Amino acid sequence: MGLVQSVLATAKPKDANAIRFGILGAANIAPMACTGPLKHLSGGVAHAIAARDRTKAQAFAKRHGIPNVFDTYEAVLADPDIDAIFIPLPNGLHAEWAIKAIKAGKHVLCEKPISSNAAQAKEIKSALDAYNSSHPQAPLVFSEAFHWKCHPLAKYIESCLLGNVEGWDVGTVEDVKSNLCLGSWMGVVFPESDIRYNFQLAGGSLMDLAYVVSMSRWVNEVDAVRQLMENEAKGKELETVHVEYQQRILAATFPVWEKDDRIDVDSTATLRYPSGSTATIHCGLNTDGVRLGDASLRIKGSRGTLSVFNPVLPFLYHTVTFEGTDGKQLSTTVYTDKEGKAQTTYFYQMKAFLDAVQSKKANFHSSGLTCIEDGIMNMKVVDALYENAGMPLRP
Ligand SMILES: NC(=O)C1=CN([C@@H]2O[C@H](COP(=O)(O)OP(=O)(O)OC[C@H]3O[C@@H](n4cnc5c(N)ncnc54)[C@H](OP(=O)(O)O)[C@@H]3O)[C@@H](O)[C@H]2O)C=CC1
Ligand SMILES: O=C1OC[C@@H](O)[C@H](O)[C@H]1O
Repeated sequence: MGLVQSVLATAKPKDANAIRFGILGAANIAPMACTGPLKHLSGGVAHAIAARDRTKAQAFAKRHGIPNVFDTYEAVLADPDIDAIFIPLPNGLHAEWAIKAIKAGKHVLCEKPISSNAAQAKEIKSALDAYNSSHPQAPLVFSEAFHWKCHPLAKYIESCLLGNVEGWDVGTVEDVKSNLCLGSWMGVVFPESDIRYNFQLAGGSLMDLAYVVSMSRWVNEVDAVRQLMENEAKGKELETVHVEYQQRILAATFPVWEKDDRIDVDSTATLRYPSGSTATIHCGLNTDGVRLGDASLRIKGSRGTLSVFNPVLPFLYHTVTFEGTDGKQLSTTVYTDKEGKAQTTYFYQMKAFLDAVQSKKANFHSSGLTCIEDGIMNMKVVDALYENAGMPLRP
C-alpha cells in the first residue's frame, strides 16, 4: 500500500531555494533512493549526474528528468550550482568521494555502508569537522543512507523500547536478533561480477547487509537511552544524550565465497553489549537454505518480545507482534506517518535530509538520519567482526 501511494503521488513543483543534487554514478539504487523521492519533494531537485560512460549518464538523465550531464564525478563536485551530492558508488569508493565532496563544500547523502572500514569513516569525520569548524555559518550535513530508521515503523519500535506505547513495553533489552538474508534467486539480480562480490570494492555480505549491525546497535542504543532517562538523565532532551559503548564479539562464523575467500556470503555473529544484552546478527548474499529471503528484527526484553518482519523495507509489507511475559499477544502495522501518508523509507530519508540542509542542523535523533559518529561505530563493529572471523578488513 505504501509503495503504491508513493509511486502515484503527484510530482511536486520546486521551491525557489530547492536543494540541488548532483549524483555520482548511474547506479541501480539511485532512482529508488534519490531521483524518485526528489520528484515528490518541493525542497530538492536532481540537478546533474555523471557516469564513467557519458552515454550511460545521458540515458539515466533522460529517464529520470535530470537537466545536466557531466563527464566526470569531479565535474559534478566542481559545479557551484550544486548544493548536495548523492553517493551511490561501490562501498570501497564511498569515503574517497565523500571526502572530496565535503572539501568541495557539498552536503552529502552517502550510501551504506559509509566506508570500507572504521579508519576511513574517521577520515570522513575529520574532513567534515575541518570544513564545519571553518564555516560555522554554513555547516555541511552528512548522512549515511540507512533509510530504514527514517520510516514511521522505526519510530514506533523506538517508542516501544522507551516504554511509551501502552501494552507494548519491552522492558530492559536482553537479546536482539537482526537478520537480513537475500534469497538464492538474488543470484540473478547480483551476478558474480556484481560489486558485492568484489573485495577491492569492499564487497561481502556483512558490508552489503550492514543493516543488521545498524539495527542491533540502534536497539541497544535506544535501550541505553531509556536506562539513562530513567536514571541520571531524567528530564533531559533525548538529543543531548549521546551513548558510546564497546560491545564484545563472542563469536563470528563467516562462510566464504568459493571463488574468493575474502568475500563472506553468509555471516553469523554473536555479541554482548555493556548492558549485558546479547545480540545475534545474521546476513547473507547467498544464505544456506534461504530461497525467498528473510528480513527480521526480534527484541527480547524483560517484559516481552517484539518481533518485526521486514524492518528494512517496511513500506512494501511488514508485520509487528508483541508477546508479553504475561502471555498477552498483540499485533499491528505502521505504514503511515503523522499526516496519515504512506511513503517509502527512501522518501522519509530524503525529506529528513532536505529538512536538515535547509535548517542548517541535522536533528539526527528525531529524523532517523545516521550521523557520522554512528557510521564510525557501525564500521568499528564491522571491522571487529571481520577480525574475529579471521578475515581481512576491506581495503
Ligand atoms: N539503500 C539501499 O537500499 C541500497 C543501497 N545500495 C548501496 O548503494 C551502492 C551502489 O549499489 P548498486 O546501486 O546496487 O550498485 P551499481 O553497481 O548499480 O552502482 C554502482 C555505481 O558505481 C559506479 N562505479 C564507479 N566505479 C566503479 C567501479 N570500479 N566498479 C563498479 N562500479 C563503479 C558505477 O557508476 P557509473 O554509472 O559511473 O559507471 C555504478 O553505477 C552500494 O554502496 C550499496 O551498498 C544498494 C542497493 C540498495
Ligand atoms: O536494501 C538492500 O537490499 C539488497 C542489498 O544487496 C542492498 O545493497 C541493500 O542495501
